[in-house]
Amino acid sequence: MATRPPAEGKPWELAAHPRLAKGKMVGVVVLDGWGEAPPDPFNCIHAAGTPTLDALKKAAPERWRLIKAHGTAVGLPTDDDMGNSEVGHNALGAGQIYAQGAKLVDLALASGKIYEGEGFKYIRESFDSGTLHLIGLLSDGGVHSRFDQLQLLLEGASEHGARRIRVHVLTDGRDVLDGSSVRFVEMLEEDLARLRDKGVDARIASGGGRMYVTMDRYENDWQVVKRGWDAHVLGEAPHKYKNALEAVKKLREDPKANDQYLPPFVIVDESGKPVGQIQDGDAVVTFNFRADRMVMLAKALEYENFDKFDRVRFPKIRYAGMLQYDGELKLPSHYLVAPPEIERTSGEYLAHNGVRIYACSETVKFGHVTFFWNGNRSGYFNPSLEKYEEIPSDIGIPFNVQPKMKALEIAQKARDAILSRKFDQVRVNIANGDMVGHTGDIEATIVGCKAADEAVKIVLDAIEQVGGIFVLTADHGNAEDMAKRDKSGKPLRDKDGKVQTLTSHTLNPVPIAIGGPGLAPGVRFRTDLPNAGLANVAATVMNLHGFEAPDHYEPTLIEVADK
Ligand SMILES: O=C(O)[C@H](O)COP(=O)(O)O
Ligand SMILES: [Mn+2]
Ligand SMILES: [Mn+2]
Repeated sequence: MATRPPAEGKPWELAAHPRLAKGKMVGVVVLDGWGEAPPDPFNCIHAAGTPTLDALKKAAPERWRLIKAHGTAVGLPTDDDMGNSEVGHNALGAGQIYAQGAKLVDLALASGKIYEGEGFKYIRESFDSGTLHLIGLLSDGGVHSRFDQLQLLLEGASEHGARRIRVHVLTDGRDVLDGSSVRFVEMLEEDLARLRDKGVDARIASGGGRMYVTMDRYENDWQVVKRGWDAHVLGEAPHKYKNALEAVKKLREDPKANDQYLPPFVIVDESGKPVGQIQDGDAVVTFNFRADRMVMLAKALEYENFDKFDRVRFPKIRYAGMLQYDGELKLPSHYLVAPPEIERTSGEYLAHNGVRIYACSETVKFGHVTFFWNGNRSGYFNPSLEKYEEIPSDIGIPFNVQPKMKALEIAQKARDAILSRKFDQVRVNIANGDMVGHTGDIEATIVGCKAADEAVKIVLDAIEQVGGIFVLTADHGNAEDMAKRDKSGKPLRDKDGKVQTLTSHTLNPVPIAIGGPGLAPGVRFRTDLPNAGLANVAATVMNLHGFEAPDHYEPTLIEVADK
């Protein structure tokens, strides 16, 4: 993997591009969860019909191509790892490929360095008299967490002195198949039984479905985190069970239940007392490596002053994240593995070069085009040049109920920003392919994809009016394949003959298209970069703003042919 060192000490000034003019308005549209796959009834993008996007491909084949959005191309451990929003937007914005959280945690666990770091030493202080609590997503999706990393951490923590361990499990069904929670809980129970054989008092203490309990993001709905707090910290939940396997199986009996939305539960002993409330003197580790869905819980666990919900009790704990989730906020202040230091992102370069930037999405993706885009940094590089606007997402309903989401509102905001001529770059994320795709509802995903295509049209029409340029791409696949498949590509069926729904992202490449009246004649995609990926987009966008990209960036996708 071409992990490049940060270009410390390099100037911020970008050289002028020899052939491309400055001052064109560049619209950057990221379609979230929008990969390329053959036509098929489970390809919701194809089924939706996307006239705007289809026209781009047809009209200018030299300005349309596919790029990689998964695996080592975006800094993940292997090419079997599907892409995700964090690594995708990091690569799009940074123009460089960094070893990402998943990989850094693998390395720290394999070398044992994780146990020598400040974060582990800090929590270890509690092991003699307190309990070690591990909270996170029970999954091998590799997006937020990985089960094998949890297994290694359990083993390592017990070898390094943890005598009492409680695991608080969030069931997935979003990055992995729905229903797999049962198997993950079974496997975890086997591991915990092995630890008990070795004299460690280790148990699952609480849990719930990730989308309903604990793992909200971008402050969309604090009630989600509150449910988690009540279950994990206070030991309070509407459902109480003697063990987690029973909990997950029973809660899934409701015909409407799924792993993503399981209600919160608490494990209790014979006398009905919770087995693992978080108490003064305990240690807590949130074992997700990915930031967005852990930041809110981290705030609740760490901040003395906190007014998002009534915590009832704020135990004095030693808390560490698997990673530091927000480098600007230094949150959490203790962590087991240092996060990738994503430096010299395109947003920072462009801000130094006077480019005025507008970024917008709805809440559930707002941090993607701001925080992730800017290398996991909150806030502006230069507030006088940048404006970030968030459109509140619908809360409390699954996105298959409102599959159009805020696509049109985002597009209208982008249109207004473009027509205002106050910005040189207008950047948006349109969420439907991904957020509706994760529900596994094919009909709704088709509606969502149609809405995304309509939103793109609004943005392109505005770009047309101001003589601008567009760059349209995606961060990873999702909606283009909603079926779990065998190696030959045939959909897999369950025991009742029903095709197994794929709610997760995919390994597929994503399209990128450029165009618009401001694009100089002769600009086309190079043909010498067949393996290009998302990290090549930043240099491309810089060129379209009239600048050469820095040397340490992945190469631009475009060239200017003499015509
Ligand atoms: O957090 C999520 O919603 C999923 O695990 C991954 O989706 P995203 O990477 O598109 O956010
Ligand atoms: Mn995404
Ligand atoms: Mn997603």
